[in-house]
Amino acid sequence: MTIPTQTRRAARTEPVLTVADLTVVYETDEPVTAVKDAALTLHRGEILGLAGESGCGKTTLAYAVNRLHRPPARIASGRITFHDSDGTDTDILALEADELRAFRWNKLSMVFQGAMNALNPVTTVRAQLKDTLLAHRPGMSRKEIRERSEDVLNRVGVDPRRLGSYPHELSGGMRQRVMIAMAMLLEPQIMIMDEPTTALDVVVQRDILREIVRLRDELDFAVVFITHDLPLLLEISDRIAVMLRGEIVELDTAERLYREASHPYTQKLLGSFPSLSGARGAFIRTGIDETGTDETDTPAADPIEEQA
Ligand SMILES: Nc1ncnc2c1ncn2[C@@H]1O[C@H](COP(=O)(O)OP(=O)(O)OP(=O)(O)O)[C@@H](O)[C@H]1O
Repeated sequence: MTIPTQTRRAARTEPVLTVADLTVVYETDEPVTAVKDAALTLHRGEILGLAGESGCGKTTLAYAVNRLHRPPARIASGRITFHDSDGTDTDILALEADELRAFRWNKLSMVFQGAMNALNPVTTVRAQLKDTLLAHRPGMSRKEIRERSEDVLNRVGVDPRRLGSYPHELSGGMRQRVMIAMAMLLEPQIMIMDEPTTALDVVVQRDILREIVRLRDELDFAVVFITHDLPLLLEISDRIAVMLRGEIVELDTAERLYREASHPYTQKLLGSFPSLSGARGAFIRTGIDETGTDETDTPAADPIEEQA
Protein backbone atom coordinates (compact mmCIF):
# COMPACT_ATOMS: atom_id res chain seq x y z
CA MET A 1 0.00 0.00 0.00
CA THR A 2 1.34 3.44 -0.88
CA ILE A 3 0.12 6.85 0.12
CA PRO A 4 -1.34 9.01 -2.65
CA THR A 5 1.35 11.51 -3.43
CA GLN A 6 0.99 15.23 -3.68
CA THR A 7 -1.04 16.56 -6.54
CA ARG A 8 1.57 17.93 -8.86
CA ARG A 9 0.11 21.36 -9.35
CA ALA A 10 1.83 24.37 -10.78
CA ALA A 11 5.23 24.74 -9.15
CA ARG A 12 4.97 25.98 -5.60
CA THR A 13 7.47 28.78 -5.52
CA GLU A 14 6.00 31.51 -3.33
CA PRO A 15 7.80 31.48 0.04
CA VAL A 16 5.81 31.22 3.26
CA LEU A 17 8.81 30.78 5.58
CA THR A 18 12.48 31.61 5.21
CA VAL A 19 15.12 30.31 7.60
CA ALA A 20 18.51 31.95 7.15
CA ASP A 21 21.81 30.96 8.77
CA LEU A 22 20.11 29.50 11.83
CA THR A 23 22.42 28.20 14.54
CA VAL A 24 21.07 26.66 17.75
CA VAL A 25 23.39 25.70 20.59
CA TYR A 26 22.65 23.69 23.74
CA GLU A 27 24.64 25.53 26.38
CA THR A 28 25.61 22.50 28.39
CA ASP A 29 29.00 21.87 30.02
CA GLU A 30 30.22 20.91 26.59
CA PRO A 31 28.08 23.07 24.30
CA VAL A 32 26.38 21.18 21.47
CA THR A 33 25.74 22.98 18.19
CA ALA A 34 22.58 21.09 17.28
CA VAL A 35 21.71 23.24 14.24
CA LYS A 36 24.44 24.92 12.25
CA ASP A 37 23.89 27.69 9.68
CA ALA A 38 20.65 26.10 8.50
CA ALA A 39 19.00 27.78 5.55
CA LEU A 40 15.79 26.81 3.84
CA THR A 41 12.75 28.28 2.17
CA LEU A 42 9.36 26.69 2.65
CA HIS A 43 6.99 27.34 -0.23
CA ARG A 44 3.32 28.06 0.23
CA GLY A 45 1.35 24.82 0.10
CA GLU A 46 4.30 22.46 -0.21
CA ILE A 47 5.19 19.43 1.88
CA LEU A 48 8.84 19.71 2.86
CA GLY A 49 10.29 16.57 4.38
CA LEU A 50 13.08 16.86 6.93
CA ALA A 51 15.14 13.70 7.08
CA GLY A 52 18.25 12.55 8.91
CA GLU A 53 19.34 10.14 11.58
CA SER A 54 18.50 10.46 15.25
CA GLY A 55 20.29 13.38 16.89
CA CYS A 56 21.02 15.30 13.67
CA GLY A 57 19.00 18.30 14.86
CA LYS A 58 15.59 17.95 13.19
CA THR A 59 13.53 18.55 16.32
CA THR A 60 15.78 21.36 17.49
CA LEU A 61 15.31 23.10 14.15
CA ALA A 62 11.53 22.64 14.25
CA TYR A 63 11.25 23.93 17.81
CA ALA A 64 13.40 26.95 17.05
CA VAL A 65 11.22 27.88 14.07
CA ASN A 66 8.23 28.05 16.39
CA ARG A 67 10.28 29.57 19.27
CA LEU A 68 9.43 26.54 21.40
CA HIS A 69 13.06 25.83 22.29
CA ARG A 70 13.88 26.06 26.00
CA PRO A 71 17.17 26.53 27.85
CA PRO A 72 19.80 25.21 27.61
CA ALA A 73 18.92 25.65 23.91
CA ARG A 74 19.79 29.10 22.59
CA ILE A 75 19.46 30.54 19.13
CA ALA A 76 22.98 31.78 18.57
CA SER A 77 22.33 33.39 15.21
CA GLY A 78 20.00 33.50 12.24
CA ARG A 79 16.74 34.89 10.97
CA ILE A 80 13.34 33.23 10.66
CA THR A 81 10.80 35.12 8.58
CA PHE A 82 7.15 34.27 8.06
CA HIS A 83 5.67 35.59 4.83
CA ASP A 84 1.96 36.04 5.48
CA SER A 85 -0.57 35.57 2.69
CA ASP A 86 -1.69 39.14 3.45
CA GLY A 87 1.67 40.35 2.14
CA THR A 88 3.33 41.21 5.46
CA ASP A 89 6.56 39.67 6.74
CA THR A 90 7.04 38.68 10.39
CA ASP A 91 10.44 38.34 12.04
CA ILE A 92 9.61 35.37 14.29
CA LEU A 93 12.69 35.78 16.47
CA ALA A 94 11.68 39.37 17.29
CA LEU A 95 8.10 38.60 18.41
CA GLU A 96 7.15 39.65 21.96
CA ALA A 97 5.50 37.01 24.17
CA ASP A 98 1.93 38.15 23.46
CA GLU A 99 2.61 38.45 19.74
CA LEU A 100 4.09 34.97 19.78
CA ARG A 101 0.98 33.57 21.48
CA ALA A 102 -1.19 35.15 18.81
CA PHE A 103 1.11 33.85 16.08
CA ARG A 104 1.23 30.21 17.16
CA TRP A 105 -1.69 28.02 16.06
CA ASN A 106 -2.97 30.94 14.04
CA LYS A 107 -0.23 31.27 11.44
CA LEU A 108 1.95 28.28 12.28
CA SER A 109 1.01 25.19 14.25
CA MET A 110 2.89 22.14 15.34
CA VAL A 111 2.04 18.48 15.91
CA PHE A 112 4.60 16.67 18.02
CA GLN A 113 5.64 13.10 18.34
CA GLY A 114 3.20 11.64 20.85
CA ALA A 115 1.08 14.79 20.63
CA MET A 116 -1.94 12.63 21.29
CA ASN A 117 -0.86 12.61 24.92
CA ALA A 118 -0.87 16.40 24.96
CA LEU A 119 -4.66 16.58 25.08
CA ASN A 120 -6.00 17.64 28.46
CA PRO A 121 -7.23 14.40 30.06
CA VAL A 122 -10.00 16.04 32.10
CA THR A 123 -11.54 18.10 29.32
CA THR A 124 -13.73 17.03 26.42
CA VAL A 125 -12.60 17.44 22.84
CA ARG A 126 -15.34 20.05 22.42
CA ALA A 127 -14.01 22.19 25.28
CA GLN A 128 -10.42 21.98 24.04
CA LEU A 129 -11.34 23.08 20.54
CA LYS A 130 -13.57 25.83 21.94
CA ASP A 131 -10.81 27.14 24.26
CA THR A 132 -8.36 27.39 21.38
CA LEU A 133 -10.91 29.09 19.14
CA LEU A 134 -11.96 31.61 21.79
CA ALA A 135 -8.37 32.41 22.74
CA HIS A 136 -7.69 33.51 19.18
CA ARG A 137 -11.13 34.51 17.90
CA PRO A 138 -12.91 35.93 20.96
CA GLY A 139 -15.81 37.23 18.87
CA MET A 140 -16.92 33.82 17.61
CA SER A 141 -20.52 32.87 18.31
CA ARG A 142 -21.48 29.53 19.85
CA LYS A 143 -22.90 28.43 16.53
CA GLU A 144 -19.68 29.32 14.70
CA ILE A 145 -17.63 27.46 17.30
CA ARG A 146 -19.80 24.37 16.97
CA GLU A 147 -19.68 24.45 13.19
CA ARG A 148 -15.93 24.98 13.07
CA SER A 149 -15.30 22.20 15.61
CA GLU A 150 -17.48 19.76 13.68
CA ASP A 151 -15.84 20.77 10.43
CA VAL A 152 -12.26 20.14 11.60
CA LEU A 153 -13.15 16.79 13.12
CA ASN A 154 -14.87 15.75 9.90
CA ARG A 155 -11.82 16.78 7.93
CA VAL A 156 -9.50 14.53 9.91
CA GLY A 157 -11.93 11.62 9.78
CA VAL A 158 -13.30 11.74 13.32
CA ASP A 159 -17.06 11.57 13.80
CA PRO A 160 -18.22 14.92 15.31
CA ARG A 161 -20.22 12.89 17.81
CA ARG A 162 -16.82 12.46 19.47
CA LEU A 163 -16.86 16.13 20.52
CA GLY A 164 -18.28 15.07 23.86
CA SER A 165 -15.55 12.47 24.45
CA TYR A 166 -12.65 12.70 26.86
CA PRO A 167 -9.21 11.76 25.51
CA HIS A 168 -9.15 8.41 27.34
CA GLU A 169 -12.30 7.41 25.49
CA LEU A 170 -10.51 7.70 22.14
CA SER A 171 -8.05 5.35 20.48
CA GLY A 172 -4.45 6.54 19.97
CA GLY A 173 -5.15 7.11 16.28
CA MET A 174 -8.22 9.19 17.04
CA ARG A 175 -6.37 11.26 19.63
CA GLN A 176 -3.66 11.97 17.12
CA ARG A 177 -6.29 12.96 14.55
CA VAL A 178 -7.84 15.31 17.11
CA MET A 179 -4.41 16.90 17.61
CA ILE A 180 -4.13 17.39 13.86
CA ALA A 181 -7.65 18.89 13.88
CA MET A 182 -6.49 21.22 16.66
CA ALA A 183 -3.43 22.19 14.62
CA MET A 184 -5.59 23.12 11.63
CA LEU A 185 -8.38 24.73 13.65
CA LEU A 186 -7.34 28.31 12.93
CA GLU A 187 -6.32 27.57 9.34
CA PRO A 188 -2.59 28.18 9.78
CA GLN A 189 -0.46 28.68 6.72
CA ILE A 190 2.20 26.30 8.06
CA MET A 191 1.97 23.06 10.00
CA ILE A 192 5.14 21.51 11.43
CA MET A 193 4.77 17.81 12.09
CA ASP A 194 7.48 16.09 14.08
CA GLU A 195 7.10 12.31 13.78
CA PRO A 196 3.34 12.80 14.12
CA THR A 197 2.45 9.17 13.63
CA THR A 198 5.44 7.29 15.03
CA ALA A 199 3.60 6.06 18.11
CA LEU A 200 0.80 4.54 16.05
CA ASP A 201 0.49 1.21 14.31
CA VAL A 202 1.38 1.14 10.64
CA VAL A 203 -2.15 0.98 9.22
CA VAL A 204 -3.36 3.93 11.30
CA GLN A 205 -0.15 5.80 10.43
CA ARG A 206 -0.78 5.37 6.73
CA ASP A 207 -4.42 6.46 7.02
CA ILE A 208 -3.45 9.60 8.88
CA LEU A 209 -0.69 10.44 6.41
CA ARG A 210 -3.15 9.99 3.60
CA GLU A 211 -5.43 12.51 5.32
CA ILE A 212 -2.60 15.00 5.78
CA VAL A 213 -1.72 14.89 2.08
CA ARG A 214 -5.39 15.21 1.13
CA LEU A 215 -5.96 18.11 3.52
CA ARG A 216 -2.92 19.89 2.19
CA ASP A 217 -4.29 19.48 -1.33
CA GLU A 218 -7.64 20.84 -0.18
CA LEU A 219 -6.54 23.68 2.08
CA ASP A 220 -3.10 24.47 0.67
CA PHE A 221 -1.16 24.94 3.91
CA ALA A 222 2.56 24.21 3.88
CA VAL A 223 3.86 21.26 5.90
CA VAL A 224 7.28 20.59 7.36
CA PHE A 225 7.23 16.86 7.95
CA ILE A 226 9.94 15.37 10.14
CA THR A 227 10.72 11.69 10.28
CA HIS A 228 13.50 9.12 10.15
CA ASP A 229 11.46 7.31 7.55
CA LEU A 230 12.97 8.38 4.24
CA PRO A 231 10.86 6.05 2.07
CA LEU A 232 7.77 7.64 3.57
CA LEU A 233 9.10 11.14 2.89
CA LEU A 234 9.78 10.19 -0.71
CA GLU A 235 6.14 9.29 -1.06
CA ILE A 236 4.54 12.34 0.50
CA SER A 237 7.00 15.24 0.10
CA ASP A 238 7.39 17.79 -2.66
CA ARG A 239 10.94 18.50 -1.51
CA ILE A 240 13.20 16.94 1.07
CA ALA A 241 15.93 18.48 3.21
CA VAL A 242 18.53 16.08 4.55
CA MET A 243 20.27 16.96 7.81
CA LEU A 244 23.59 15.66 9.02
CA ARG A 245 25.13 16.72 12.33
CA GLY A 246 23.10 19.94 12.47
CA GLU A 247 23.61 20.96 8.85
CA ILE A 248 21.26 20.76 5.92
CA VAL A 249 23.50 18.96 3.47
CA GLU A 250 21.01 18.53 0.63
CA LEU A 251 17.64 20.02 -0.30
CA ASP A 252 15.92 18.96 -3.49
CA THR A 253 12.68 17.66 -4.95
CA ALA A 254 11.75 14.18 -3.75
CA GLU A 255 12.05 12.93 -7.31
CA ARG A 256 15.58 14.29 -7.89
CA LEU A 257 16.74 13.27 -4.46
CA TYR A 258 15.60 9.74 -5.11
CA ARG A 259 17.09 9.53 -8.60
CA GLU A 260 20.28 11.55 -8.30
CA ALA A 261 21.17 12.46 -4.74
CA SER A 262 24.38 14.45 -4.83
CA HIS A 263 25.57 14.27 -1.22
CA PRO A 264 27.26 11.02 -0.18
CA TYR A 265 25.30 10.99 3.07
CA THR A 266 21.98 11.14 1.19
CA GLN A 267 23.16 8.33 -1.04
CA LYS A 268 24.07 6.32 2.03
CA LEU A 269 20.72 7.07 3.61
CA LEU A 270 18.86 5.98 0.47
CA GLY A 271 20.94 2.84 0.26
CA SER A 272 20.25 1.95 3.87
CA PHE A 273 16.57 1.26 3.16
CA PRO A 274 16.20 -2.13 1.48
CA SER A 275 12.79 -1.04 0.24
CA LEU A 276 14.43 1.69 -1.85
CA SER A 277 17.27 -0.30 -3.29
CA GLY A 278 15.22 -3.45 -3.80
CA ALA A 279 12.06 -4.30 -5.69
CA ARG A 280 9.77 -2.18 -3.58
CA GLY A 281 11.77 0.95 -4.42
CA ALA A 282 10.60 0.69 -7.98
CA PHE A 283 7.10 0.04 -6.71
CA ILE A 284 7.06 3.20 -4.62
CA ARG A 285 7.95 5.50 -7.47
CA THR A 286 6.10 3.78 -10.29
CA GLY A 287 2.82 3.61 -8.40
CA ILE A 288 2.48 7.34 -8.91
CA ASP A 289 1.73 8.83 -12.29
CA GLU A 290 2.42 12.38 -13.43
CA THR A 291 -0.94 13.73 -12.29
CA GLY A 292 -0.30 12.53 -8.80
CA THR A 293 -2.84 9.73 -9.02
CA ASP A 294 -1.68 6.65 -7.23
CA GLU A 295 -2.65 3.65 -9.30
CA THR A 296 -1.73 1.26 -6.56
CA ASP A 297 -3.67 3.13 -3.93
CA THR A 298 -6.27 1.31 -1.92
CA PRO A 299 -9.29 3.14 -0.49
CA ALA A 300 -8.77 4.74 2.93
CA ALA A 301 -10.35 2.91 5.82
CA ASP A 302 -13.78 4.17 6.73
CA PRO A 303 -13.08 6.60 9.57
CA ILE A 304 -16.33 5.82 11.33
CA GLU A 305 -15.64 2.12 11.09
CA GLU A 306 -12.20 2.69 12.60
CA GLN A 307 -13.78 4.38 15.58
CA ALA A 308 -16.26 1.61 16.22
N1 LIG B 1 18.18 19.42 26.17
C1 LIG B 1 19.32 19.13 25.55
N2 LIG B 1 20.51 19.38 26.11
C2 LIG B 1 21.66 19.11 25.48
N3 LIG B 1 21.75 18.60 24.24
C3 LIG B 1 20.60 18.32 23.60
C4 LIG B 1 19.32 18.57 24.22
N4 LIG B 1 18.36 18.19 23.35
C5 LIG B 1 18.99 17.74 22.25
N5 LIG B 1 20.33 17.81 22.39
C6 LIG B 1 21.36 17.42 21.40
O1 LIG B 1 21.15 18.16 20.21
C7 LIG B 1 21.37 17.33 19.07
C8 LIG B 1 20.14 17.35 18.18
O2 LIG B 1 19.05 16.74 18.83
P1 LIG B 1 17.59 16.69 18.19
O3 LIG B 1 16.68 16.12 19.22
O4 LIG B 1 17.25 18.01 17.63
O5 LIG B 1 17.80 15.65 16.99
P2 LIG B 1 16.74 14.88 16.12
O6 LIG B 1 17.33 14.79 14.76
O7 LIG B 1 15.41 15.52 16.23
O8 LIG B 1 16.73 13.45 16.79
P3 LIG B 1 15.53 12.40 16.93
O9 LIG B 1 15.21 12.01 15.54
O10 LIG B 1 16.13 11.30 17.74
O11 LIG B 1 14.41 13.12 17.62
C9 LIG B 1 21.73 15.96 19.61
O12 LIG B 1 23.13 15.86 19.63
C10 LIG B 1 21.18 15.96 21.01
O13 LIG B 1 21.95 15.14 21.85
